[in-house]
Amino acid sequence: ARLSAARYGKDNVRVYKVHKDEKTGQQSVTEMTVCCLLEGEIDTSYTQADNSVIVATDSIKNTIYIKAKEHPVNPPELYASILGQHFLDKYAHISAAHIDVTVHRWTRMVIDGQPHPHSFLRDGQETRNVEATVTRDGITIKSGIVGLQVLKSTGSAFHGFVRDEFTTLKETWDRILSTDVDAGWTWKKFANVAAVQDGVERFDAAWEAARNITLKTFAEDESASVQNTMYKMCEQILDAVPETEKTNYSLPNKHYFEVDLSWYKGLQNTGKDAEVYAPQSGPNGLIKCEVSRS
Ligand SMILES: O=c1[nH]c(=O)c2nn[nH]c2[nH]1
Repeated sequence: ARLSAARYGKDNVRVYKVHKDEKTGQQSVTEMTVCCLLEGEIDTSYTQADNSVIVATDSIKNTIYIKAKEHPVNPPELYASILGQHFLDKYAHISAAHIDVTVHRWTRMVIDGQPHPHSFLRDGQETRNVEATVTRDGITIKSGIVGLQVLKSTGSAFHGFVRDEFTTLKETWDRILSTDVDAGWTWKKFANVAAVQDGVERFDAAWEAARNITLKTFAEDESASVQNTMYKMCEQILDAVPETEKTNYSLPNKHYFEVDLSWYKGLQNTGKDAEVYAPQSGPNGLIKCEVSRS
């Protein structure tokens, strides 16, 4: 037997950082969960019980906090790049750092029409995600949105699909569409941290654009299928964010089934009379795509 792949580190490292603006007294908060995994000349720790090559996962966890204190945690793409680069700079035998950052929502409260200086609410389980791989050859970054739950009560159809002896699904020109958005956009490779830092505002702008494109397209598209609607989202993100090289979506189709109540006094609740539905926990459709520049 031979070790064909290995990476290790600390997962589920929860980090909170507050920024206090001395002038305005306004405070801002960031909460994220970090996973940091290292690759390199670490094989002997697996094969020979040689712990001399191991940067302890506890030390990795400590480093995550130290770098969050010493450097900005926003945008998460920059923090992930700085954190990953640290391990290559400090440990010659480490060749790659894989940094995943999941940023949770703390949206500033608006009280009596005024943004509150230091109070926030968790308006959804949606997260902003970054997957960065830092190597001595450069930094690859994939940004994303995960867990953005959306539903439309009409404006979705699904018909013209294969009909054969396996098919029971009825065609529909008017259905509920609901999904949990998992969207990603991969940046062209950055040469180093300086290249990430240069024009760093691109990352927040891209997240804003991707989120707005997703919501607008979901709402306004007369959807012929999940497949076609998500492709339209991808096209627009590539157009809006020129420094990206590809985008990807993974969308569960969370079904809402009509409930036939006609057995009860002839109560009509199907087709155009459908109002009461049974939301399904599963099974669910799962539609994935990756769209690249032509
Ligand atoms: O949008 C959809 N795409 C599909 O592939 C599918 N299959 N069943 N329902 C579906 N809806």
